[in-house]
Order: sequence, then structure tokens, then C-alpha cells
Amino acid sequence: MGCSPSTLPNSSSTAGGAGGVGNAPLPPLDANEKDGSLLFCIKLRRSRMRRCSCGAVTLQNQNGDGSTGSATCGDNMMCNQGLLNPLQTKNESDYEKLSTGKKDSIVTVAALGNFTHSVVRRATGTGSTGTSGTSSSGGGRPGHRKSSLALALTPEDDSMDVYQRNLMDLKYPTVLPPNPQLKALLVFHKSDSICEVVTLACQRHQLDVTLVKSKEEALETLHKSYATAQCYHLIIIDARSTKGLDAEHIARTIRHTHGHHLTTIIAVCKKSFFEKDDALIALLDAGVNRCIAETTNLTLCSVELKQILHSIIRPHNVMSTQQALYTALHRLKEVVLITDDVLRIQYANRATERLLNMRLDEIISKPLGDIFVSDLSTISEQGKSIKEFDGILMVRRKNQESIPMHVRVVPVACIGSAPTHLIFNFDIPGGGMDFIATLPQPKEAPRGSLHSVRRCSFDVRSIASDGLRRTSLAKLTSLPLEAPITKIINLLSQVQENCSADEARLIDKVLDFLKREGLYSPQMKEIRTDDPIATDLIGALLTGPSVYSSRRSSNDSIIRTGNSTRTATIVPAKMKANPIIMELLEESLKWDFDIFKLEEITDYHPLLYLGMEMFRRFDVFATLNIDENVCKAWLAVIEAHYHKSNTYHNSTHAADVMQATGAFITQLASKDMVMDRMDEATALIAAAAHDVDHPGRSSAFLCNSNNPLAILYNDLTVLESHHAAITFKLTLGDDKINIFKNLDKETYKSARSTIIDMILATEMTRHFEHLAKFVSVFGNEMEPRELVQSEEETSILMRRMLIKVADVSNPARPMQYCIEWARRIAEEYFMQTDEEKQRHMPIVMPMFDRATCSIPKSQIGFIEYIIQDMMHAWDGFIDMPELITCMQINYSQWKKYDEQGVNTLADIMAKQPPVGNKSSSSK
Ligand SMILES: Nc1ncnc2c1ncn2[C@@H]1O[C@@H]2COP(=O)(O)O[C@H]2[C@H]1O
Repeated sequence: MGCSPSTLPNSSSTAGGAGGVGNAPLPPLDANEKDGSLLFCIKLRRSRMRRCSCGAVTLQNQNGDGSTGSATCGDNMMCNQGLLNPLQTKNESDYEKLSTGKKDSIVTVAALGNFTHSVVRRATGTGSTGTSGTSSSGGGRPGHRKSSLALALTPEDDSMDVYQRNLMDLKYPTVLPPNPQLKALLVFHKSDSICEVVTLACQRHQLDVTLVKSKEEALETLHKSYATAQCYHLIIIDARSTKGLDAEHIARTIRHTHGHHLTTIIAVCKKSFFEKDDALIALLDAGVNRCIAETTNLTLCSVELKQILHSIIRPHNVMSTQQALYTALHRLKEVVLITDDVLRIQYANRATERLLNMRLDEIISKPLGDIFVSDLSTISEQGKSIKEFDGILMVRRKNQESIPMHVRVVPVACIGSAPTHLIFNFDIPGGGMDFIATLPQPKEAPRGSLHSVRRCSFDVRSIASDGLRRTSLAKLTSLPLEAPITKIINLLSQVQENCSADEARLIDKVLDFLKREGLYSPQMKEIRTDDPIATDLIGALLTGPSVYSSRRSSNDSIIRTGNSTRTATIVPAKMKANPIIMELLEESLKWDFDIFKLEEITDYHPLLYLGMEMFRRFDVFATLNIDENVCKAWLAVIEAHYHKSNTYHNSTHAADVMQATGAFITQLASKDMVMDRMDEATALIAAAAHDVDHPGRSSAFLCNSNNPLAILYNDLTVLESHHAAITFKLTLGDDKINIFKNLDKETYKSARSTIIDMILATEMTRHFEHLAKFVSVFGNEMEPRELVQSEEETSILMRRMLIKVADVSNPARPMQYCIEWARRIAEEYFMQTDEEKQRHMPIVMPMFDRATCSIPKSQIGFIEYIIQDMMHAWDGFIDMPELITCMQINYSQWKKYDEQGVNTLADIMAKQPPVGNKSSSSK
């Protein structure tokens, strides 16, 4: 069997393989799977792990006698042949019967993971495909190619002896790439001689060709083909003239169309085009895989096409099988760990989780040294050269004593260089879970009982140095403390050993939930979107920074400091009694207030002007018993600490949130749901300051870059904690701006607590928790005060929701403002991605790349997953139907843009009237 290390693309889209293989999408990749850079066809013997090379890849080989050598064996022949159609993945249990029950049998990853019906039938020698051959006679599944004329997915594919292959399959079954009837969609404005030659070349290679003449026709055809699971593998676009077709636009639209991440797109260009690298690069950036020169020479065109089939389409097909392999590895009973090139764990399967008593997210990215107590210098000398190893290592389980395990370690090379990665395989007595289930549990731990089991070569120093810690751990674990939840988890784990794969998967999910904190805190609904942009955005907003730690991490240790050069004593800008400003501020409580105009006419001091207007309208001066000038100075200082360079998180956003807060307070009052004066004042202050000193980067970014703020707040609620803290630091640090100085102690304490609570409530990771609590109290038939909650508790829930809705109300603003906010936030996200790339940091939202991001898709996802439910809940409470109306209009507009392929910021902005022109609407 061959090993086929290859690079996994860093995108969940690979998993679907929809565009490339025309099959049902595979499940999305886990974070670690996404980042895994290796793919292995592995077979693991109970007693030995073997591996060999494919093609140019060199891997060391351990022969049966223990010697090492280079493996370029005939097993490689088995790597990529035959068929794997995920649609046919049914009969896993059949296959398990076939592959188990043999002592010292080869436990193939395929045997335990997805395996196809057709392969099973071939392997068992039953069924027509077994004897007629899957690719030569057409006796396989319907619609499959006839091999003598068709493209061979591997050089061996067409000529392989069918019987011999079946025997080989039986012995070394592998996961095989799909090999469907290939379909090509030709998008040519007119059927000229070039189009004819391309068509003939396609036909020469047995491609099923469809010709369309416009972008609309192309999209409709793709849409239909996706709906009927008959995807196109190759799309060839005529890019010779922009008059007929805008190839760049078409390519970009196709890339953003669901199911076409892996579709191969080729552009046919004029010869002269190859002298203009700008134009070529633009096409490639739009998602074209290759540009080819127009030709009327059929042979040339045919050769070009053949190369594309081999170098692009075939690898895409192979890639689509990677998920199957990972699934298989994941379910393997043997413990398998793979490290990356700096010896951090990049892959661990489920058995590893059990062995180490840790969750995958706790394992992935850990340095190897963290899970072994033993000295690892025999495997890696100062992290430089890595060596084969077969012996005993002390493994450190979470919260428990270390245990000795027999471990085999194999170094592998990825791209022909010296070996960089290590594969660890643990020899588990009895072959699997039973042993793991019997590992010493806290109470019954027969300490040291396993120590005599095997020949050992422990590193005495490491054990001694760790002794103290282990002794105290031992004391802890022997305490008669066992939470009921631990018992439940253990019982469920036992049940899992003897149940079907589907049941095991469900139990896995249950276990996952049980192991989480906050079992009774409402959480976000599962994100059910296939759209990677929405997944990226919502995932980044709703999950804490730990989620990113498993992504490729950075060796970047540059610490980004906050904007610490400003002093708190900034003299307030002189507010001019400008009649235009005054006139605009008359509208300041209306939902369609033009905040961008205010930004412009106040020369980027909207917070100062809007803030004073709000303070005046809600008589905050009297409530705080403070001079107007102190409030003015306070607003000026707060505004000065918003970063002008942020496109979104600047003082205009703060003013916008304050304006929404004012509008909500007014509406509440009109509904007789009056907030008291101090509640109004604190809500406005919280709104004004809620993002102060925002660095224009997310909390996850700060955590990933070891920013001092992330260190200070232990990666928890980093930005919001900072906004709240700096608000008070600035305010209390200078008497001239201390708006609280005349409050008595108790009132100040209560005001401070309210402001902090409101600012912290803007953190999105607890979005669903806040929303669910709000709905459970205010969405109830009963009066809130009849519920168990105290009045103070209900009022806290209301204030939190108020600032949350105000904070993300931009998708429910009139369309032209909504679009401008979308532009600003997208630009800020893009700048973060640019910086992450430049500093080689983990990319928090890879889809927010200015070259490829679809703004409409991001907004559709944001509205669907975050905004919609919240706006309905808030409207139900406050009765502001204009929020819902605006949101729905905006949503339809984003959908329209999406359908039209208006994706980039430039595309969208080109469709907008100038900002500030209220009367015009979007095209
Ligand atoms: N229109 C939008 N599209 C995408 N994300 C948004 C939009 N508006 C707000 N957000 C995000 O929602 C977050 C709410 O909290 P922040 O203001 O810290 O950061 C905000 C942005 O990250």
C-alpha cells in the first residue's frame, strides 16, 4: 500500500468535493482536519506500522526485519485506483466483517471508515463490478465512464488486471478517489472556430460537453446541475474579449456559487493576453485555475486539456477522498497521533482522546513534550532531527498519573525533504477501548500496577522532576470526590463501545455537551450553513479564542500595544453652534437619522455632538448633577480614544449606538415602559463608551498575537473588559472629565456596575445566552415580575438587550446606511486578515479576504444567524416595526446582489448613491 502525503487545502470546501467530483458533499472538516497538512493512506498492523512512498514523496520504510529503507513498492499501485463514490457509501458493516476477525490483520483506515459499496463488492468478489471491472466495461455504477476512451485517474487505471486488482483490494483495501463521468461546461459568447476546437478537444477526452452563451445561462445550468447532483467538473470560459463575456466576473460568481469550490475553471485568452500579467492575475484571483491561449489547433488544445485533467482535476478527485481517510483514522481503535514540523500535535484520533482523557481541542497544538513525561531526546534532538522509536514512553493523562505505553514513532517527510512529521502509534493491550476504559480511575487507581508490564527505559530525571507534581495529583485523585457527571460520562463511554456507528456518533455528541461548562446556559444553535463565509463570520463572532488555537499558529511574538500615547487630558473640541449640525440633530431620535452626514459635518466628531444632544434630551446633566462642560469634556476624551483609523470601530459607530439607544429609550417611554433617569443616563454612557480604544482587531486576534490585553484578561472577554476598564480609568483619572464625581457612593457603585454590565453584554460569544434569557422572561405570557426573576434581574436583561440590539442594529437601518456599515466592517475584517497573513498568524476569518470575499453572503449569514431572531424578539418587546421592515428590505437586497454576482466591495459600492443622499435607494 502506498502512502500519499499531500497538502490539505485550508478550507472546509475541500470536504464537500462537490464541484470536483459531482458527488454528495462530505461532512465539513474539523478545525484540526482543516489544518492538517498530511494525508496518509496508512495501514497499521497490530504489531507494526508500515509506510511507503508514492511518486516523488520519499518516506522511510521499516521492513519486516526492522531495518529501514525507502519504500517505492508496488503497493503504490493501489493508491488511487478504482472508484469511490460517497453516494454509495452504505455498507460499512459488511466491510467491517470482512476486515476484522483476522489475527494480526491489517487494520486499514478504510476498513474502519467510509468504504464504498462497490469496493466492498469488488473486495468480496461478488457483484458485477467485481468481475467486469469498474472502469473498463461500463458494468459498474450507472453513468460511469467507459475506460478505454476515458481519462485514467492514475496511470495504472486503464491497464490494471482486474482480477489481480481485486485480489490486491482484498488484501490492501484503500480509499479510492471518485472517478465519475467528467462533465464540461463551455461558456462561449459565440460558437466560433476556437469554441469548436475546445469542444472537440473535450469530446476527444470523453468529456460530456454543454455549451452556454451567457453568464446567466451558465449560472442557471450550474444551479440545476447542483440540484440534481450532476455537477460540472470543468468550466471553460471564453475570456478573449470583455465585450462578449466578463470572464473575471463569471469566474468569481461561480466560485461563490454553492458547491463550486473545487470546480476547475479554465479561461481561454488571446495570445496577447499573456503579455499583460495584470489581466491574467485578475482572472486567476477571480478563481480561474488556469489561463490557456486560444488556438485553432486541435492537437495543441487536446494536449493542454489532457494536462489540465491530470494536473488539476485528478488531484481534486484525490483530495475529495481525504475526508474519508480522516474519518477512518478518527474511528480507528488504535491510538494515532501526528505531529507537525515543530513537533506540536496536529492530528489526534478519537482513541487518543480517550487515552489522554482530553478533548481534541485540548490536544491539538500541544507541544509533544506536554503529553509525554519521558525524555523525548531519543526521538528528537532539540527539535531538529527526528528519529524512529519503538519503546516505552510515559504518557501524561489529564488529571491523572502518568502511565507507561509502548509507542512506535515513525518520522515521515511531506514534500521530499528530510522527515519533519512524526506518526505515533500506541500499542494498546487488547487492541483498543477496553484497555482505555480500564485505565486507572481517580478512586480505584492501582498506582504503579502497569509499571511492570513492559520493558522500560524511563528517563529517571523527568520522572523525578515531575514527581512532586504527580504526588500531589495522586493525593487529589485519591480524594473521595467524583462528580455525578463523571459517572455519567464513564457510563456513556462504556455504552459507546458496543453500539452501532450511528449511535456512537450520537453518544459522542452527548458526551461533548456533557463535558462543556455552562450546561444550563443557552448556547447558539448549531450553525447550519454550507456557506463558508457565514460559517467563518458567525463562528468567529460566537466562539471564544480557543477555537482558533487549533489553526495553524504563528511564531510571531510581536506584541501589539494599544494606543497608549494619548493622554486623558484632551481639551474638548470647541463645539460650534453650526446651524446645519443643529438642524440635523433635530432628527437625532429618528430611526433613519443620517449618522454619516453628522460624521462629515462635524469633521469626524459625531460622538461629541450627538452625545451632547442625547445628554441634553435625557437631562443627564441633572441626573448626574454635573456641569454640561464636564460632560462635553468627557465626550471629547472618550471620542479621542476611539481610533480614527478603524473603518468600523470608530467614534461614528459609538455615536450610532448611542443614537439607537436614545431612540429605544424614547420608544420605551412612549409605551409606558419608562426607565428611571439613572438607567437612561447609564445606558447612554455605556453606549458612548462601549468600544472605546478598540484596536480594529478582534479579541481572537489579540489572543493569537499575545497582546498585553489578552494576557491581562486571560483571553477572556478581552476587548469588552478593556473598553469598560479604560472608560473608568479615563473618567476617574481626571477631575475635569469625571462625570460621576457628584454622585454619592452607593449611586456611583450602582451606576458603575450597570455600565460595566452593559459594556460586557456587547461581547458576542454570549449572544445566544443573553437572547435566550431575554426571550424566556419577556417572551413569556406572564408578566416578568410574576416570574421568578426580581425586578432588578429583569431590568438587567432588558438593558443588556437594549445595548446589544443598538450595537448590531446596522443591518436594520435604512438600506444606504446598512450598506455603508457593511462596507466598513468588511474593510476592517479584511485589514485584520491582511495583517494576519503578513505576520504569519492564524487567520481568524480566512473567508474575509479582500480578493475573494462575498459581502452579500457575509451579510445574509449575519442577518440569518445573529440579527433576525434578536430583532424580532426586540420588536416584540419594544414595538418598533421599522426595525423589521428595514432588516427585511436589506436582506432581500443582499440576496439580490448575491444572485447577481455583485460580491466585492467595489461591485457593491459601484451600485450605491453617494452616502448622505437619503432619498436615493440602492440599484
Ligand atoms: N454588518 C455586519 N456584518 C458583519 N459583522 C458585523 C456587522 N455589524 C457588526 N458586526 C460584528 O458584530 C460585532 C458586535 O460586537 P463588536 O462591535 O465588538 O464587533 C462587531 C462586528 O464584529
